[in-house]
Amino acid sequence: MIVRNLQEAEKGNRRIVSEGWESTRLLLKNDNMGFSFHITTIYEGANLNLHYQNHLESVYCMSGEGEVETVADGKVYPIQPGTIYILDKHDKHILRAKTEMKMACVFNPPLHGKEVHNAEGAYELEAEEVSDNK
Ligand SMILES: CC(=O)NCC[C@H](N)C(=O)O
Ligand SMILES: [Fe+3]
Repeated sequence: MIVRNLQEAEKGNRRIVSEGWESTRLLLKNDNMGFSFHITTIYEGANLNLHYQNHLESVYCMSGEGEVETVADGKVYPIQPGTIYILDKHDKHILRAKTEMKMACVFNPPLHGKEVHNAEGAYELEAEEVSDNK
C-alpha cells in the first residue's frame, strides 16, 4: 500500500504550477494504478480553455464556486462543492473560477507527472515524471 500526504507533497516536485492553476499530483503513472489522482487549485478569475484529447478526466469540486462550459453545445454548468464533472467525451471545455476552487482530479490514462497544457489545452501522452518517488 502507498500512503502520501497532500501538505508534504505540496512542498516537493509533485506540485506543478501553471497559468491560472496548480496541481499536486499525488498518484501518478509510475504507481501502476491505471489512473492518476491530483488535488488541483484553480485560481480565482481563471478562464481555462481545456480539451483533453488524449485523456479522460473527472473533476470533483471540494470548495469554491465556478462554472464549466462545453464548447460543442455552449451549455454552462455551475460548479460548487459537491459537483463532479465527467469529461466522458473528451469534451472541449472552458473552466471559469468565480472564486478559488479546490478540485480532486482523476485522469485515465494516468499522467506521468509534469504535464501542462499544450496549445490545444490537451496533455501529451508522453511526458516527464516527477523525480520525487516518495
Ligand atoms: C480542473 C482542471 O482541469 N485543471 C487543470 C489541471 C488538471 N486538472 C490537472 O489536474 O492537472
Ligand atoms: Fe480539467
